[in-house]
Amino acid sequence: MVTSSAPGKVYLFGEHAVVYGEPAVPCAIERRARVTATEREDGLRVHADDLKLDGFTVEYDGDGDTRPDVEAERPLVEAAMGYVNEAVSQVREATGTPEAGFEIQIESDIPLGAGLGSSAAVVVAAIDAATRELGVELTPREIADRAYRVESAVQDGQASRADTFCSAVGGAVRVEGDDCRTLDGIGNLPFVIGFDGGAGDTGALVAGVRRLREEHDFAADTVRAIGDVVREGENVLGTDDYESLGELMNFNHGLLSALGVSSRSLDTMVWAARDAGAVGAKLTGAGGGGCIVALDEGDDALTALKYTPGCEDAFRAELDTEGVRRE
Ligand SMILES: Nc1ncnc2c1ncn2[C@@H]1O[C@H](COP(=O)(O)OP(=O)(O)O)[C@@H](O)[C@H]1O
Ligand SMILES: C[C@@](O)(CCOP(=O)(O)O)CC(=O)O
Repeated sequence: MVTSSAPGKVYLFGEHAVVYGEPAVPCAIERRARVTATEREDGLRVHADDLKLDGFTVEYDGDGDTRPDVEAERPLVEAAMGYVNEAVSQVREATGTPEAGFEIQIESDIPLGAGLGSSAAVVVAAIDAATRELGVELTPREIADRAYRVESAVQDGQASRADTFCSAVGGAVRVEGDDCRTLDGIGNLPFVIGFDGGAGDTGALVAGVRRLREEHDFAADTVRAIGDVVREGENVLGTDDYESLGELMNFNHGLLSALGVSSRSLDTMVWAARDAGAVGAKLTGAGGGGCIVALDEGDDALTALKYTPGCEDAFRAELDTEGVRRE
């Protein structure tokens, strides 16, 4: 039995545009998914107690035909099964054991579909735990690569390497197409997160941006402008010029909003944080609902978010310099 964990992340800059080859800067945060893998005779059994709406345990065989008998939103269960099934396929390929079976237990501190990279963290931790269980140790980069293939398969080819690379290696990273790097010397950024209790449908939101981009030149320009914001942001990162960083985050949020991926509750939290003195605030991840990330060295944005109607949870998030690890 092996337990591994991997962090979630916030996007300082660049979500959505990264899907079209622009650079992005995600940062790992100290909220983790933990996956325990135990080898078994055959098939796959998955327990994901925290994947609950009404609370359930998913148990199914790995052939993808057997649906778990649970009371929960079907797409959520099917997506969860898809991620774990594909992760196990990658493990079988990486270890040369096409018949390997596993008992997989998932626990996660990362809200689902809220822009904090829950699926990437689960997939990265699952690949690490299950390969180690079979006596094979992959490097974080190898895990990132296999986790990316999982996300691509489940999300119909619509995924960037950003979430999975960030979760596997930790810290602040820069991703542009297949070029994935760690950014050194960033220090701790004063992240505050606001969560509206909801989730966005990543696939649908990505498809919406794709359609806009194909239909309108100004939408394609907006995607490119996000890339420009990221490039400018990179020059400021690593300095303590939070004002400029915050201004660029605000700009990034406006561009994402123009692409239709914000929501009333995300905008409300963004403004609550700014009004309270955050130097910048933006949605993080796919959008539609879920989380915003603000930059504030003091406590005012955090306090304001806690009292903002529609904000279900607000917390500080430390940059997590560690990626995937064995527990
Ligand atoms: N603890 C978990 N157990 C099982 N599956 C999970 C868990 N956390 C996340 N997932 C899967 O990941 C999906 C959310 O991933 P995604 O849509 O990429 O959103 P995000 O990356 O914003 O969290 C969930 O719907 C579920 O299928
Ligand atoms: C919208 C996108 O850029 C980020 C999605 O982030 P998340 O899964 O919502 O944490 C998609 C991607 O990069 O694969």
